[in-house]
Amino acid sequence: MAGFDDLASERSKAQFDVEEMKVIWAGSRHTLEVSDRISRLVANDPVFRKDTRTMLSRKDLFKNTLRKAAHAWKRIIELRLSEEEAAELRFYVDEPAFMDLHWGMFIPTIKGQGTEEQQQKWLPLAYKMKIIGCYAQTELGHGSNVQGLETTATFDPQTDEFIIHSPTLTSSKWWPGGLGKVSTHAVVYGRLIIDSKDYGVNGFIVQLRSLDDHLPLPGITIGDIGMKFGSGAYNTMDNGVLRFDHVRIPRDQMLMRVSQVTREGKLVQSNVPWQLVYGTMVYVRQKIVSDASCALSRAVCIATRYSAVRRQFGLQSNGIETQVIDYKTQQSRLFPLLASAYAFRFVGEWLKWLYMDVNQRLQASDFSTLPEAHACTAGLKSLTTSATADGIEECRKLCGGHGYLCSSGLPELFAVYIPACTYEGDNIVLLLQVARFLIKTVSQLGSGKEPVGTTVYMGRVEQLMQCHCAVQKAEDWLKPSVILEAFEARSMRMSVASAQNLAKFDNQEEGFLELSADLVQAAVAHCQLIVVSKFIEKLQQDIPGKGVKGQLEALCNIYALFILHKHLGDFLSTGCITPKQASLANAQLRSLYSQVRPNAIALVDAFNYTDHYLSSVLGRYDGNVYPKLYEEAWKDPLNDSVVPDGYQEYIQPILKQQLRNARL
Ligand SMILES: CCCCCCCCCCCCCCCCCCCCCCCCCC(=O)SCCNC(=O)CCNC(=O)[C@H](O)C(C)(C)COP(=O)(O)OP(=O)(O)OC[C@H]1O[C@@H](n2cnc3c(N)ncnc32)[C@H](O)[C@@H]1OP(=O)(O)O
Ligand SMILES: Cc1cc2nc3c(=O)[nH]c(=O)nc-3n(C[C@H](O)[C@H](O)[C@H](O)COP(=O)(O)OP(=O)(O)OC[C@H]3O[C@@H](n4cnc5c(N)ncnc54)[C@H](O)[C@@H]3O)c2cc1C
Repeated sequence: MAGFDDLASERSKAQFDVEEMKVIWAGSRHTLEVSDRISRLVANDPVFRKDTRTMLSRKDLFKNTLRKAAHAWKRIIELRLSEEEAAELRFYVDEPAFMDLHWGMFIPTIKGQGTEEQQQKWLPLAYKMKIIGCYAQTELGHGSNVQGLETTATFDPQTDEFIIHSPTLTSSKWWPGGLGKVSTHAVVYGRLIIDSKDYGVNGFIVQLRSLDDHLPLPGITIGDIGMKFGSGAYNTMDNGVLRFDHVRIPRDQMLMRVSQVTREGKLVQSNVPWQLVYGTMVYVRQKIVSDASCALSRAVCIATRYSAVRRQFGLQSNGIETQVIDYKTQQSRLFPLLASAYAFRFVGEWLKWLYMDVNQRLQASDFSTLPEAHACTAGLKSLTTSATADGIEECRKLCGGHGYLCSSGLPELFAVYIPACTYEGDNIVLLLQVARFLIKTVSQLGSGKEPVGTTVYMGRVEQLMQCHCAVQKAEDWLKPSVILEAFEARSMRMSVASAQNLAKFDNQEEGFLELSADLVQAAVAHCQLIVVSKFIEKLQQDIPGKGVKGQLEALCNIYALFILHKHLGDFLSTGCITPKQASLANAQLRSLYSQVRPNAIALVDAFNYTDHYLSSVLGRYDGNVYPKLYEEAWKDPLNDSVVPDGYQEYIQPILKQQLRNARL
């Protein structure tokens, strides 16, 4: 049978130790063990089946998600799963639900923005899920512009309460996940008003529904905002709308780590920077970067396995056609995505470390690294989610016609993933934040303030503005120092050029708007440099296992040279490389593809995904694609009857009509 033999023979060609690569991908032997165990637990539990998800009506889909969430919670308690294991369980259940916002945003917001007392009061309730919370920031009229939110929280000194109100239609909360049908509580962001004075946006804990009968509390209007893109996909989530009509909450339900309102109605600022009100977004953006590698690797795993099973043209002497993975065009589209999945994995690992470091510093009142953490999380969230969304769609095309079937797993993966380019900050808006950070860094060069962290390279501005790439032959592009210098020089020159152009404007804000398209490109260049440099740093660590390091080096070079090839205009126009060096990079890239080719299946096996998680007939581990595709088609509800419903009303009359006309 084609698929079985093809994948088995591919696996036998691997030139590296797949088991050791699994450890590298997972992050540690311990993480691999947890992930492996939990993925099997989910795969073997019938409640977590998802094969009919794209065919369910919204109501059935949502109820099924509630059932899965309740079952997941029950299993977490029964099996006494740790936080790490519970998070893995959520990952493998593979269904967006209110739990994500409760654990991923509501709880972190109380932790990050609540005082000690507030944490003591609310966190035990939230951890035991005696209350379920969501994150209600975005409104109908404003999402990106958080300072433009219109919901008001007016202090009433008579009763020691805040009055939460939606003064306009556009102030209706709109989008929060988990809000529509489930959450009992929300962190609501609104304008703090004291004595008619507006003190800007702050977070407030508001109870939305009764804990007895789940009905909305007086003054609260609440519902789901409707069907979203694709079948199944993000429709398992109850993204909601919420309006307040003068709803009163006690004063101590304003999150008061950043600023406090006293009983007398005085606003007291603590030593914490006000930007901490945006803190949850930094946390979630970091999570989203880690998740990007999961979504991309999943699509790549499907497309790679199928590309080894699928044969078209090129009949060989043994009577078999060519595996499509052997076409150079297929390789040049697929292997950069494989390399990107690994690159995003490692940059996500690093970002997790950076976030933990910033968090520890914040606990100790050291706020110095917050701006860089904001720039890195914003920029990398934007870069990785855009590339992943495009990558999933490319994987669908790499699978030809069958990729368009829901049973390939790719349409739903695409539909569920693409909002990541918008939520937690629109990707362009986030790149503009990075650009502001870069311009600020460039403007401070020479002022005695040394650039730190990911901008350290900017301290070598003079060298990077003048250096010439040393590449003379294709293999020179394999040297990490050569790649790094080219990426650093490109980013430096683009940031400096933007800063110089900006300086020509009398009004900096006007200049920023006018030059924003260039500024976004400079931000992309900086973020790509971070990804490349973190991959290179990873390779400097001790990497055990036969051939593992060699494969990772090839993937790192593919990622870097593919980006160089894609953004050749930047590298050439800034004079970082010559046209000759560009064509040498391309030649090197081709040879790297040949190096990866025999290892491609093993490199996707290293993700250690179960067939349940992949939920793709094309990506099956055993490669048994055709019989299963055939079997799958018959399961469609349309095939329940041979003659379809509607035949007598709609098909037969047409046929009869034609008959009459023909007789005339
Ligand atoms: C069934 C299964 C069951 C299983 C059960 C299992 C059970 C158990 C399970 C257990 C485990 C489950 C786990 C699940 C986890 C899941 C994860 C979560 C997934 C969530 C999904 C995601 C959902 C999506 C949620 C959302 O979507 S939520 C909404 C997000 N919304 C946005 O993202 C708005 C963007 N807009 C802005 O972020 C700003 O508005 C703007 C543009 C910056 C302008 O900001 P503005 O202040 O106007 O102006 P600037 O001047 O630019 O900034 C002013 C100054 O502040 C600075 N600064 C701006 N920012 C920041 C910032 N952050 N931080 C620091 N500084 C900042 C800036 O540098 C400047 O500094 P300076 O230069 O002054 O020094
Ligand atoms: C699936 C999903 C789940 C969500 N979950 C939540 C949630 O749980 N809680 C919550 O509070 N919110 C949630 N959101 C809302 C989300 O955070 C916002 O939609 C997001 O921040 C983008 O804001 P916006 O919709 O206002 O886009 P807009 O800002 O209106 O963007 C529209 C266009 O304008 C451009 N644009 C905007 N500003 C600028 C600028 N300054 N310069 C250049 N271009 C600009 C953008 O690039 C974009 O092309 C969710 C959204 C989605 C899609």
